[in-house]
Amino acid sequence: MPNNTNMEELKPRFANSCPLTPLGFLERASIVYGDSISVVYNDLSYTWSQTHTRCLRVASCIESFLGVKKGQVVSVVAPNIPPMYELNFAVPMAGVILNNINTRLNAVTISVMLRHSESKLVFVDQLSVRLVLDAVNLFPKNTPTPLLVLITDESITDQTSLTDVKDLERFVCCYEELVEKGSENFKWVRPVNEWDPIVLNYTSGTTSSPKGVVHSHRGVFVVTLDSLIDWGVPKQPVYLWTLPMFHANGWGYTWGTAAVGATNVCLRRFDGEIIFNLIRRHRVTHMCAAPIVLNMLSNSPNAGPLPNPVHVMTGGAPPPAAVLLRTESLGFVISHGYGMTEMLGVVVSCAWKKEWNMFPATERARLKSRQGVRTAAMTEVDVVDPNSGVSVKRDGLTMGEIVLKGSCVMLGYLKNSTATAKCIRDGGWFYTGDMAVMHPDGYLEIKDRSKDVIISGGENVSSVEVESALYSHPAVDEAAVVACPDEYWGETPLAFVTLKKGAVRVTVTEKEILEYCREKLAHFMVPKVVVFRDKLPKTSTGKIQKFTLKEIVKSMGYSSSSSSSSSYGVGRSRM
Ligand SMILES: Nc1ncnc2c1ncn2[C@@H]1O[C@H](COP(=O)(O)OP(=O)(O)OP(=O)(O)O)[C@@H](O)[C@H]1O
Repeated sequence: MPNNTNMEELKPRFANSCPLTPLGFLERASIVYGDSISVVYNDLSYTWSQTHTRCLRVASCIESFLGVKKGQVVSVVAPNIPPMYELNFAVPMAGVILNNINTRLNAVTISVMLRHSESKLVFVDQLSVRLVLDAVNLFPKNTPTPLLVLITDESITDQTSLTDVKDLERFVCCYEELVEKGSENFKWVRPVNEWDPIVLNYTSGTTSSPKGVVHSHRGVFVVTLDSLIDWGVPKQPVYLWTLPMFHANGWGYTWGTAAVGATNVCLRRFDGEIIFNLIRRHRVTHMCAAPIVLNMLSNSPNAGPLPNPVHVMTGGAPPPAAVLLRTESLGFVISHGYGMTEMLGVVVSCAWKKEWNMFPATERARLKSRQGVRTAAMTEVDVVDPNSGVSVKRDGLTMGEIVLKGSCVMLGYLKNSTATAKCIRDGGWFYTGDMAVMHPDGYLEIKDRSKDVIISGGENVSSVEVESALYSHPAVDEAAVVACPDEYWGETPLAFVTLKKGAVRVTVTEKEILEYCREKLAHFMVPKVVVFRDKLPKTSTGKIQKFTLKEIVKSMGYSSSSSSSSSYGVGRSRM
């Protein structure tokens, strides 16, 4: 055997170090699944071959016709409709950075985001025209404004949003004109370096103002494939787009569904009835949904037998065991993942063990409500004392902060090096600002966000645990527990509760709910007060806004001398 190359001389070469990027999934899908349905929306559908061509055409126009330069930012303000799916490929295929913006934000916030990102071009859904024009009108005089492209939607019955000629004159063209005009022979722009940025996503603003998170092609490639493996997504699933694509690119599944040749069932808006109808019509096999959506499904009058098992990945907020139990009893097969905008997708999940199947349903739900262990591609995950950085005991009791290491960690916050340095520490860990315990079996369980831990008489009260008890009460629809300043205890838990429709409120008194909590919780964890509300305030991504509830507590006359003590830890959310 020839023997002229030593081990140490074997180095990376061009052939094995091509920059990783998720964009290549689309080209492959057009070959493997070319004639299969890629996207379906009402009566409209495309094949993977058509989606590939449409994306190339739009990408070709972004530089040539619209003049956006490599590395600049292009925004999209649209719900889960086919152009939104396509733009997740077309924008970065043009060598520019994709910035999806939540359609539920107000004009002031969108205006701040467009200026902060220096976005050069915005694709605007026709129902967001007024919103985006108001946002652009808020730009200071003499500040350059982005070009606007209009996404029209013939399936909308009320077309009045498109009747103001003056508004329409502000748009350079319509999206479909780009599809017509563009070239399908366009050579899409591969990243020169896999660390080149691909997306800019703003956080939900649950704990502070939204921050602009930048991810690389490499990070997105890894989290996308990791998320498919972790969930066990097979080839050619039917994927229902209940999770907004503007929320961290639908946790990476915008690109992931191309890797497995899925059918993407798009929808503009949803409720329980729409979801059940689409599941039955398209025989949906997979969907992602925040716990609040699971709650909506389990309370839906349309809930009924499913035509086939529907696999649901839930995350984004702690799923109460009672909600998991109710949703699984309808036939949904739930997986539970934990992630954040700074990781793009799921990085910790409650990896299910076959042995657990023999446990009773309530025990299975309790186990599943734990966030779990790192996904295969993450390097390390730990729960540490936020001050010393030392791992907490694996006793399921000692609270610490979740820290992470791995390829999915963001490049950093745009124009905010202080915030980046606060969470990506020199020790090489990303500090999440989420407080958890580590169980003896190595599975972690979130107890709170560091800002929401309640410290009552020196004991840490997990608002998540109290909420979980409240969610198991048959009359409770939603629950959120926050700290209430207390002269003697420092803080005590205060519960905000909404009741299920039909539950007669007169018969569910505060006293009854408190008694119920006393049966389920240690004495110091039982809320001292229950406030009934018709609705709880939510962020634009559907998370309960605890800071607003804390303001309400203040306005109820509780003094706040000691409320600052509930900032536990020093991570991401303390900014
Ligand atoms: N499975 C889960 N269980 C409990 N909490 C979760 C889970 N998944 C996500 N979360 C919560 O959501 C957070 C990530 O949310 P996201 O990135 O949308 O923005 P945000 O953190 O809510 O907003 P901001 O950082 O602006 O306050 C996590 O840090 C965690 O607190």
